[in-house]
Amino acid sequence: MAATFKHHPTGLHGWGAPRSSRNLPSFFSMRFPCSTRHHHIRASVSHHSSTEAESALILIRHGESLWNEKNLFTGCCDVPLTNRGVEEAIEAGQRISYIPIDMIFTSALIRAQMTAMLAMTQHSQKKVPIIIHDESEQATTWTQVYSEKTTKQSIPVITAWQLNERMYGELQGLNKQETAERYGKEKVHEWRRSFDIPPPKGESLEMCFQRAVPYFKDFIEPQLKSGKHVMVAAHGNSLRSIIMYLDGLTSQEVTSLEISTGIPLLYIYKEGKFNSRGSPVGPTEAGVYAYTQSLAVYRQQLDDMSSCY
Ligand SMILES: O=C(O)[C@@H](CO)OP(=O)(O)O
Repeated sequence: MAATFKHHPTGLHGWGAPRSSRNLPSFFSMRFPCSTRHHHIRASVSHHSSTEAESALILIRHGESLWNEKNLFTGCCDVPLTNRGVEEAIEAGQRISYIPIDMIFTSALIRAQMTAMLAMTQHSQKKVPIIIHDESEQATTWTQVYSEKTTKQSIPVITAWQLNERMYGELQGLNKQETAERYGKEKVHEWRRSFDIPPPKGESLEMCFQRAVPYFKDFIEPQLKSGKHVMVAAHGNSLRSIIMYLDGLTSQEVTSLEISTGIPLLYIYKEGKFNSRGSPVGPTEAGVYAYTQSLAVYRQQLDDMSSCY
């Protein structure tokens, strides 16, 4: 099947405003058109009415950080990846390289942002992820892109503190093993995995849920609903909260949910429901594209287009 590429006349197709305008990220006011090259793919994958939209949601916990390596409670401390974490992020990128991505949401923390950026270096779309700074009007003006062509080859990256790791209070920076020896294994396990018991002066999972899930519902879900494919790079506990919501887990069930570093998890959003598809194994895994007909079409079109590069 021959691929054809047409320029979208409005240059604005595909970047709708979120349902809620609260804390509107500045990129929504930017003129960020969809890709010319991938317009036909997007059209066939996601050009549905909002009720029919079928979109991919990739969740990824950051790769190993320097404090994961040292077994320290990290929470909101902004610690970068280790070499192994960098490798995990690159490998994760290979695993999702053929899953379409139109937008990226990350936490405000460098380990999640590094993971998203490194993963995108492997992506078959070859678009450039660009962080959209939302801190001031000047930041919006000074980061304006004036080339429509460049904009089309970009993926907006929205950073949000609501997706940060839970704030671990007085445990931040303490060694997990030593803390268990000091306070007892059970107590520390309760702080780490119970739903509603906060660590000293920190956030419980429930408190983390109360910021991460409303953000997901207000800003991420509307994008999926409009047919966009989204990657979310975040943390063990912010993702546990979001998965609790997506999978409808009870506060008891979530206590045994563990999320590995650097392992992407795929969900298909369709008709208001999230269907978990596990973790894509690799770029050659045909099964990923059997998940939905539109992803299979997307893969076929990518293959057809490869001769155009
Ligand atoms: O230290 C942390 O911030 C988190 C994630 O690494 O730890 P835990 O798995 O104990 O919630």
